[in-house]
Amino acid sequence: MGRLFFVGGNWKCNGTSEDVKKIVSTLNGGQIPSKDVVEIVVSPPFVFIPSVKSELKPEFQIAAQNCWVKKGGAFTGEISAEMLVNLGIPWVIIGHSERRALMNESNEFVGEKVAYALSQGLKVIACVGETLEERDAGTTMKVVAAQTKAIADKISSWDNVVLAYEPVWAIGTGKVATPAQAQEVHAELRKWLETNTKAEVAASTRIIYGGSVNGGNCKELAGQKDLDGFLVGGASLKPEFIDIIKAAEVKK
Ligand SMILES: O=C(CO)COP(=O)(O)O
Repeated sequence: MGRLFFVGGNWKCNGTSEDVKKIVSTLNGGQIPSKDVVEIVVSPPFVFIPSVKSELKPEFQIAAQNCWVKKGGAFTGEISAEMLVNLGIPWVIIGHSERRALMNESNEFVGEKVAYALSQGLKVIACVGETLEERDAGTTMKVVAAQTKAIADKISSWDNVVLAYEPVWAIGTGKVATPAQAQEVHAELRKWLETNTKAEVAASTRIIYGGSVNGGNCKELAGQKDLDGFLVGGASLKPEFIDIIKAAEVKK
């Protein structure tokens, strides 16, 4: 089965309720390809999720930006996977590099989180990616393989996982990976899945790219063989997010 193009918009810790209204109205007014061409997910900050969910067209699914590593309880400030399920939120982003770096989330912790979220019935956008120093040292594949292995070690099925390759040096910097750089890592990740999981997992798992994707560079990136979509930060807050969604048509 072909891999349905996937576009996620990660709003990060941005916006007021007024901003959110504007974004929702832009998205609702955009001409987007049909559901058999692209799967679209937007990820607002937790506090805005209920209003965005009720106001956005059903073509846009919702993802949380994080959730707690196990069952909820006495964990002040955390949001549990069960709560997301309770609110009918289908997706969660786990292991974003900002959380790995700023909240010290280790590979193992990320793997545990992915496994727990899946066990509760959530679908997961699992993020991996190397820093500039790691790339310069020639260790890109070693780093992303270790991050992917920590997830693979804890889960029994990749059916509900989208793997997001987000090189840290490309996030929020305007320095997008070249299509060839992205394709190289995506192909290596697919090979890693083939060797370490199953051929069917490698063939069916969507590997999406994130890091300074915008309306101008999305089409060429989307044309890469092993690139199955995007996780967009800054540009997902702007009207050009619609153009990025339309890049899915390149695969038709
Ligand atoms: O981190 C990202 C998406 O999760 C990418 O962010 P930018 O698109 O702003 O570089």
